Amino acid sequence: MGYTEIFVTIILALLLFLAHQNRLFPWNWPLIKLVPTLYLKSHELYDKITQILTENNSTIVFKTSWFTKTDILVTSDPANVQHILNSRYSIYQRGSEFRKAFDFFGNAIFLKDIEEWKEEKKFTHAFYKENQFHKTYFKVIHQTLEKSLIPVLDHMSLQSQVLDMQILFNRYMLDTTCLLVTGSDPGSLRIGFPKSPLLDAMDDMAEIVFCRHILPERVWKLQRWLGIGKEKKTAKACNILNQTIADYVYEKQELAAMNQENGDDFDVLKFYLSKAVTKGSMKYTEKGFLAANVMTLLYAGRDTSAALLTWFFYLISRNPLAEKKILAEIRQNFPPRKHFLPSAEELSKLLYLHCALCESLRLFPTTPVVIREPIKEDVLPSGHRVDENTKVILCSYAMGRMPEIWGEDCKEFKPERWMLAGKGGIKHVGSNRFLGFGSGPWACPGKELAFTRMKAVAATILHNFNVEVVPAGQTVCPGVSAVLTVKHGLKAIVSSKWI
Ligand code: HEM
Repeated sequence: MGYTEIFVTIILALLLFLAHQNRLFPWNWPLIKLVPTLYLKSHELYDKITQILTENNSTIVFKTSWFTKTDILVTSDPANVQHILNSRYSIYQRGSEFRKAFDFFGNAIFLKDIEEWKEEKKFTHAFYKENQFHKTYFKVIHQTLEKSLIPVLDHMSLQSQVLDMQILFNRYMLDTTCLLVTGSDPGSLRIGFPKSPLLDAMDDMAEIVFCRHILPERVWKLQRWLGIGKEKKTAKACNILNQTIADYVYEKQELAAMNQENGDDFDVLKFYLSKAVTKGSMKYTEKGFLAANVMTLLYAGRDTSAALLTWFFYLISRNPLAEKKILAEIRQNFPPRKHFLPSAEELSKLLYLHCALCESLRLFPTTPVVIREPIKEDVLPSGHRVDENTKVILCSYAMGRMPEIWGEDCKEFKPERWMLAGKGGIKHVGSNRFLGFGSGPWACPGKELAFTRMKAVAATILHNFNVEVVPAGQTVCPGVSAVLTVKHGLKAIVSSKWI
């Protein structure tokens, strides 16, 4: 913990003590219970919230309006989730605080309120339906496995070096996403893990966003002004991010203007530019608009998948029986060939692996909370009243660990719970009970893409390498970031299966 956090903790403790003595504001036990966790044991934050929700019938209100003008309602109640994200989604928007926390994204579509979002979505989400996009997606997955991931792991295996799996996945996801979105390879996944300013800047901004969500706006704005705490990194990280993305956009615009875009390969920027021309809309060719949507895809496509794969490898290292079943399924469907790259059809046969990824997402949802702000007064199915001064937090993490939804064995890793009995398919679980990919109009459009890529990476690694998670001296727990990453990464030693 840094000096700023110690300072904030002391000030907060003092404030609470004095206020309690003088009865300045209502004594709010759940909040008091949470404060030390927020600052002292941030990795236990989600477990603490889960415990508080369990003790309070799945919904709790933190009365913070005396200080921040906003009360915070946290819920893991499926009826509330259904109500907020589906039945009455038009009054629960992402909201102004959300926009402020993500201000460095500029004009991104995911920050817009519903009407504008609906309009822009027709343009920004159109590429998901393109055949050429899916072909290039698969090509990029293979190319990065063959030219980057496998050589890096072969090298590590020969050296018997300890490897951080999370760093490996972050780099793989960054390079594939960037290739797909901009047509350029940042080359971050290479032997020796070269320094990647783009990667560092993305990580710094993800931490900053998380802190902006949990700290009152006045506090993080003050920190930014004073250049202290996490906010001190903002200016530098923002500059690197904006400059790198602006360069990608500029390069693509230049090529398009000179009519020098070669090859059949798809990339999202090229698609946006050509579609904007056919639509004749200036708005869609603006640098700011393009850059904001490139940044959205870089984040959405990289962090969530890299973090989930890391949790997956951690969970199977602790559940040897599940790992054995995954390996048997891979052996059954892949030819016994070194460095074999699976096709879409071969990947679709890996049902147990698919279930194991769903199960990892249930226990460690990489988007641990979904945040909404009501634009008018409403009453939730749980009976709680909310209004424009309430921030609503849907806690996916707690939902994944509720016995009412998943049974008494909810804390155990059991991929079987996702298997469709007898029919050999995957069980559908309603998004009001499993929020891993969100729900309602803002749900994740990249879900299927994410599964394809994660399965390709996991199966290629498990087919070619033994992965031994280093047991000694390693604490595996959630980090403090907008995405549920593994705080200190996941250290492992890999060895080739084919020597
Ligand atoms: C394990 C992988 C992934 C997980 C767990 C995940 C999860 C989510 C969740 C929970 C949301 C909704 C957030 C909210 O309602 O506020 C979301 C939105 C989004 N996701 Fe994903 N995602 C993943 C991978 C991807 C990939 C690979 C892409 C694209 C290539 C993608 C693109 C997006 C976009 C663009 C949005 C914003 C949608 C909008 O508001 O218009 N995601 N994701």
